[in-house]
Amino acid sequence: MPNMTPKTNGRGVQVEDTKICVVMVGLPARGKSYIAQRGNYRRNDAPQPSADFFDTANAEGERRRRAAAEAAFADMLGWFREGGVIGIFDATNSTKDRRKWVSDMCAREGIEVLFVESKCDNEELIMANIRDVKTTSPDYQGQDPEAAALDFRNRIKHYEKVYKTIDEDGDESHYTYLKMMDVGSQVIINRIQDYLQSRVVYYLMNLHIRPRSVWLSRHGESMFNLSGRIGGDADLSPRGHQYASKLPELVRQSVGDNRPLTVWTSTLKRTIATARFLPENYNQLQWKALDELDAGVCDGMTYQEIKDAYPEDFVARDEDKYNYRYRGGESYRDVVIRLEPIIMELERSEDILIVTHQAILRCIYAYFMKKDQSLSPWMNVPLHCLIKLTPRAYGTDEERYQADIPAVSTWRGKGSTAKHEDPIPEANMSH
Ligand SMILES: O=P(O)(O)OC[C@H]1O[C@@](CO)(OP(=O)(O)O)[C@@H](O)[C@@H]1O
Repeated sequence: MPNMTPKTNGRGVQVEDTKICVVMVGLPARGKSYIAQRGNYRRNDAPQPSADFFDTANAEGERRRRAAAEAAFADMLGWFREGGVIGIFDATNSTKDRRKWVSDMCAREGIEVLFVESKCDNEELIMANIRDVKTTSPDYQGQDPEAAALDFRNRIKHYEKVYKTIDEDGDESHYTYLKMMDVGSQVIINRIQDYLQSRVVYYLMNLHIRPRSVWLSRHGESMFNLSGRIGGDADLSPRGHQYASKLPELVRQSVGDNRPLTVWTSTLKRTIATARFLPENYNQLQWKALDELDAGVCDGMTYQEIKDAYPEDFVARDEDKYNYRYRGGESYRDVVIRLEPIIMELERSEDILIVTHQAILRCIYAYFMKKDQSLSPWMNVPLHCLIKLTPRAYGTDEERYQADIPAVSTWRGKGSTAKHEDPIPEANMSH
């Protein structure tokens, strides 16, 4: 008889029911938005507010900030009710009152609160953050960078008047929190109580805000790509080999000469062969976790063969491609879970080039571009194209470098079995 006892976190709450609101705390220019990369409710309401808006003595500013916080919060509650598990509330939340308000509101809804405070008194780091990040913020779009930096310094002064760090010994000592000093040089964690909270803390401790980019490429066209077969461990096609020879030049164009990269491939021949001409001073690492989605019994088949042999599976996969698990294989959801160590390592690392597979790149791309993972299985990630992603505080910048070497399209539309089709236009594919 299977064990039907629900899993609990030791406090009688089913683990599956755990919902966490991550509440950012800290003065502006401490990297909070970089960490959270979420929440622009206040920005919707006051698209380009001046420093006055943040003046705590300005009653109208305070009213609008409060209204924006409430709107953001209400929206987040709606999202939790629809099944969301982790929400991020990105604001300064710099007073005890505001934190108590969030804490009480969440308690009422059965949502756990994890405060994440980013403390930084290092003037150099603060100024670097203002220059690098804030002048590219939507608040300052189209404004003179010097004026923007000045306005921002004034904005911080308003917050400094009321800012209170989380009180470790007094009436906030019961909160669950993570306090980061000077961008992670010291970290205090308090009352981390369950599995999900510990995963979030682990993730946050891996984040850094040093500038870096991640380059993504599929392997060169493979013999299986040519014949429309999925999975397998095929060699590169002649055009795939051409791409491998061209990749060092594409990378040099994008990265420059003096910036060594670390290269990650899967353990499959087609990715290793694609990376083989990259400079010798690039460290190369093979990850099993980067291997292509396991198609189980369908490995090595064409889509037409799958449709003939497993018609119901073929339809079921198109109906819910994210959750459909191949017989004896994997679903996209499984892939996202197995990519967790890759994502953690990516967050800890600086410049990395990843040469991997269509399904894997869809998941990694969706992670960085904040796309809905459940839609990622339908994205078009073309062959013979290098993608550069640069995470910033307000989103991720993307550049693409085409190798100009023809390749088949492996993108397949819903219901179709065709192996080469025109992909849907870029604008529609990635959300
Ligand atoms: O999830 P779908 O859209 O079927 O795409 C995944 C497929 O992409 C392919 C190509 O069709 O990746 P890859 O080029 O790495 O071989 C298949 O091996 C893999 O099964």
